Amino acid sequence: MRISVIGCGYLGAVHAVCLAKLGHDVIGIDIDLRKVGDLQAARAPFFEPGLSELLDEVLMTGRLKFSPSMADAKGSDVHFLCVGTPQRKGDYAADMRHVDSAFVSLLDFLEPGNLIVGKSTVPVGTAVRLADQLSRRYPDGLLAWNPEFLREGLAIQDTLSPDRFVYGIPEGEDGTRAAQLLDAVYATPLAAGVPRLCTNYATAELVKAAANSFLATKISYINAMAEVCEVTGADVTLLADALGFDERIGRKFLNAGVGFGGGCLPKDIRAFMARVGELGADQALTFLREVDDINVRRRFRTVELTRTLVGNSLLGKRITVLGAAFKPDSDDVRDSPALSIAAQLQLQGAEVTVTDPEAIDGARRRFPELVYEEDLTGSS
Ligand SMILES: NC(=O)C1=CN([C@@H]2O[C@H](COP(=O)(O)OP(=O)(O)OC[C@H]3O[C@@H](n4cnc5c(N)ncnc54)[C@H](O)[C@@H]3O)[C@@H](O)[C@H]2O)C=CC1
Ligand SMILES: O=C(O)[C@H]1O[C@H](OP(=O)(O)OP(=O)(O)OC[C@H]2O[C@@H](n3ccc(=O)[nH]c3=O)[C@H](O)[C@@H]2O)[C@H](O)[C@@H](O)[C@@H]1O
Repeated sequence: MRISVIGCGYLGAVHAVCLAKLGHDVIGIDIDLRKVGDLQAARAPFFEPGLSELLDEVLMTGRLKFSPSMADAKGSDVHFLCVGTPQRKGDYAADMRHVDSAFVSLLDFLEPGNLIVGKSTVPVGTAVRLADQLSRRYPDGLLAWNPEFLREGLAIQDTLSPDRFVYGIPEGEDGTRAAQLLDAVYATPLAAGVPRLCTNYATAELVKAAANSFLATKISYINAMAEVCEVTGADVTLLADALGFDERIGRKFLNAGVGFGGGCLPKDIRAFMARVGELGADQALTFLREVDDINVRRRFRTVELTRTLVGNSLLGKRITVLGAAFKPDSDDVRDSPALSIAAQLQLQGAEVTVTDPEAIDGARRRFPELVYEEDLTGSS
């Protein structure tokens, strides 16, 4: 199939490369000229294990191209929207400007029967709104919402072999046609047994918000237990191990620590609260405020513990922070707990050095006031 992928960031670049690996003809489009240049030159614009190699492999087949121009989406049968939905400045809601502007500019290049597929994480109600806009311009235009569940660091494996596909589709004939097109896109993983669920738009959008909220809640739950362990002398790791043997609970996402960060869980739980508040059901999600608060407390607690460990004053203490990214196997420093802790330590007078195998450039752009070392030689 001929496919366009609009937005080639952490999600879209991997999606484009993987769809080409599955045998499709793919054009990746991004307004960021540096990203497009890198991708065209077979350089992954960010660190993701296996991405450079796969990019190189599929570019050689000629099935994958990149462009800064939306006009190059013309001629594709299916268009995936993979642009960012960051937290809006000054409040909790999702900033929908990128989705809206990419969608509007794509409309100029659609052809009859084309399918637009939303992959970005969006507030519930977005797909209905965009479908309405689409139908006013193209009565036979199709729109589906197919949320993405990949984890950075495991993005290729999660894209080629996800736990499930969710298709948010309209009722009737249009829904059937949209599902058929998506089935053709994902024919290989579907044939390998990946389950697929067809839902209405709202359910598909909510599956994504609910999944990330559940994961965030699990992490904050164990971090709350860590607070209790601290005052009781219990061991939170053994507690998590013991809980994890219960199959109803499971051990995954029960690692206590500095809390969750990244470009998704923190902003997604906030956007979920904001959207549900707009819909008048804010009480349903008040627990997510606590999940967020517990998470933010971890960063302060880490600073406090460090201060206690070094004799109750951070002034002039030399501290190395190992890892700037929000998690291993990624260079993503968006809302990184490590960097926020490093910055707080420095503010309280410590001489902080940060090191990371992949994330130093991004970290330096966000926190230029911190000191960075490529390796540990010279630090203590
Ligand atoms: N990063 C991840 O692991 C996952 C992200 N998501 C969701 O996917 C969406 C994208 O996230 P990321 O890839 O992390 O963001 P990102 O910020 O890395 O990438 C977004 C890309 O879209 C491009 N863009 C913005 N406006 C555009 C336009 N009008 N036309 C073409 N390109 C445009 C930007 O230049 C950027 O390269 C978000 O909604 C996120 O919540 C969902 C699952 C996993
Ligand atoms: O919507 C998204 O973008 C993605 O968000 C998360 O993926 P990701 O942010 O890449 O990373 P995770 O592995 O979920 O880790 C998130 C954060 O939680 C932390 N974490 C994770 C697990 C744990 O037990 N404890 C813990 O503190 C990690 O260190 C990291 O800071 C979800 O796991 C993906 O399913 C989802 O697609």
